[in-house]
Amino acid sequence: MARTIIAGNWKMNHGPKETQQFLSNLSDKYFDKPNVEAVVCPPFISLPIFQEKVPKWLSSGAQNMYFEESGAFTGEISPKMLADLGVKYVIIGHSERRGLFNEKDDDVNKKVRIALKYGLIPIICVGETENERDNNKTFEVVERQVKKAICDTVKETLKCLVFAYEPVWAIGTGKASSGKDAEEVCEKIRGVLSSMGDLNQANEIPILYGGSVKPENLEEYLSQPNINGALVGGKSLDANSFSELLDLAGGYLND
Ligand SMILES: O=C(CO)COP(=O)(O)O
Repeated sequence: MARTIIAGNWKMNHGPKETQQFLSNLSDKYFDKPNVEAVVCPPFISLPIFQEKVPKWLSSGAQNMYFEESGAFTGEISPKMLADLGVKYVIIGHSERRGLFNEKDDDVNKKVRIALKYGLIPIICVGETENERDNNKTFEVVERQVKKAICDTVKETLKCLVFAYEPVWAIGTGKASSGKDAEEVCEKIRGVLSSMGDLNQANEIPILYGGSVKPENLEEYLSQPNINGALVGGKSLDANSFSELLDLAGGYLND
């Protein structure tokens, strides 16, 4: 059974000062639920202060990185730099990177492979646009994205991956997917993973749902057999709502 993860993606929010504020607000809310892993992915510039002040129970992630180790790539951050800083996770292929920065499946694949080389755990984002959903292309799109993201990775590394199913139309819109619809797609993702590795390995891979997750709808996702947590944007920015999500996940799993 895959572990449960509640991960916050801050996107382009919270510089170093706000990051410090977030962590000091959070420190009064000690969260100790061994069954839920809590992760926050701040912007690059806030990662050093985050690493310095983060409580032991919270893990860090980056929101992106480049697929080369070093060199003349002005403005980019390498996997080695993230690993040196002690960052644990890296979000790869978020739909905002794909849509706004023209990131292709092939770039996603290169990033996944080099992240694994440096011991970073990729959180690979997949998901269809509204137009693709309306044209019944959801499964086809998601299957392609999953397969391309991990092609040429060794079978043994499958267990080091995390996936996030984030339907593009549900991100930041308040129009969350229903638990049932998200489950169907996550089940499909697990099926694809199982066909590329084996069922046992596929069952160990956390598959998160992302898109307008909030305390009021979290349980709808956690109660699905193939959804192992959430990748949260807006509601991860505030220490209160983020802790509320963690408490709900911890409480739900303990019941
Ligand atoms: O894109 C997301 C997380 O990566 C989801 O964002 P929201 O939770 O703000 O919809």
